[in-house]
Amino acid sequence: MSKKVLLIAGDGIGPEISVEAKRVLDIINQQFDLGIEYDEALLGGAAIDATGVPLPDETLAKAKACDAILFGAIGGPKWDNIDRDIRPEKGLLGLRSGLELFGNLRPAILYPQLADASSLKPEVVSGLDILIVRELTGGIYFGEPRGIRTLENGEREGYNTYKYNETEIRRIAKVAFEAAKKRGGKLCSVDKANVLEATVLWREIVQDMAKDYPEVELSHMYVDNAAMQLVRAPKQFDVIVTGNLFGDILSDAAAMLTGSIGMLPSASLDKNGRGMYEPCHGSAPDIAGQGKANPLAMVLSAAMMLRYSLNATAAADAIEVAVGKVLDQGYRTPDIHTEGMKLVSTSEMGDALVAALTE
Ligand SMILES: NC(=O)c1ccc[n+]([C@@H]2O[C@H](COP(=O)([O-])OP(=O)(O)OC[C@H]3O[C@@H](n4cnc5c(N)ncnc54)[C@H](O)[C@@H]3O)[C@@H](O)[C@H]2O)c1
Ligand SMILES: CC(C)[C@H](C(=O)O)[C@@H](O)C(=O)O
Ligand SMILES: [Mg+2]
Repeated sequence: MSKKVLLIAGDGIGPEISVEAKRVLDIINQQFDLGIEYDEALLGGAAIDATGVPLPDETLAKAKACDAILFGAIGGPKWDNIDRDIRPEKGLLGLRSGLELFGNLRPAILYPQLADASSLKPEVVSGLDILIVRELTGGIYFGEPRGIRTLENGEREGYNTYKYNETEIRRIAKVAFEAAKKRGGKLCSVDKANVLEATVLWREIVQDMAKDYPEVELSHMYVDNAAMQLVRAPKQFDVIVTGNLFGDILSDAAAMLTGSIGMLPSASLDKNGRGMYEPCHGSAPDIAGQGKANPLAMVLSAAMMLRYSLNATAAADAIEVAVGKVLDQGYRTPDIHTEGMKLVSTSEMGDALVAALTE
């Protein structure tokens, strides 16, 4: 039976890493007879340039019609000064929200070959395997009212609203409890319940749900401490569940424990497990077009897509094994390069993956 994957390359390094992810998927598609068919769509800056809006109706319609979406990255300085309602990022947020992709899984796993590339000492990170479960369609990212207004004294004020309702908290907490049950049995809920009412409710609901998961050891931590603990002793964590903004920040910090943001994939799932798969990093304008981007976060996102949305576990395993193999062989893009290793470009990393999958 055929499966339809929507490819959205995006901006900056998005197209460069998408090419390599597609090369890998093409081989896997053949080897495992997956019947994947592709469609393509525009999002972000590329969509603004072509259509005037960051999320064209056609893209949303295609996204709703496919089995899974594989996405690169959007944004860049070219679109930084346009009307804030049509910025590239609005396109991505609109797609996440339009598809109700509330459950964002960001696994921070250290490949043992990259222990030297981690920002932390090898002994602090060896064996690291954390899952950050980030709420993706609510919180301060979407809360209304929001805007920039002029006050009576003529001064302008920017404002946003941080809120979470019970349904939103319960559904993301359920994703996290279920994940913790299948993994190491530990869940840490990260909030700012000492200050923010929205997270007082968050903590109360998560605590209440714990009675349905006696096998999961639940703890709570304030986000400032969590940021510190992540870089002090990250292996104390198994699954972290948190809101949209905190999850955004903590996952970039966690990325550096694995060696680079170029190593962190993600899955964004709806209530039926249908999803969009994308690296956690952005369009990296500082290195775009130079062959320096690490394609592995996107390749690993493709593996997550096979595992979670396309029911192709063996194919996902094969990609992850190939990533391990090219790292064993010493191939390193600049972001993960350490002394004695083979410095390669984005496409040479793709070549190495192709060789690992076919030889
Ligand atoms: N999901 C997304 O599409 C997404 C995510 C984050 C940021 N953005 C957008 O990307 C643009 C740039 O944002 P930023 O600079 O804050 O974050 P960024 O993640 O694009 O880059 C941060 C740093 O990490 C490096 N980096 C990122 N990905 C890399 C990779 N695969 N290989 C090697 N190095 C990599 C970059 O070179 C840069 O030095 C902004 O417009 C932002 O809104 C998009
Ligand atoms: C580009 C931006 C809207 C996005 C976010 O904040 O969610 C990004 O930083 C991410 O982590 O996916
Ligand atoms: Mg981010």
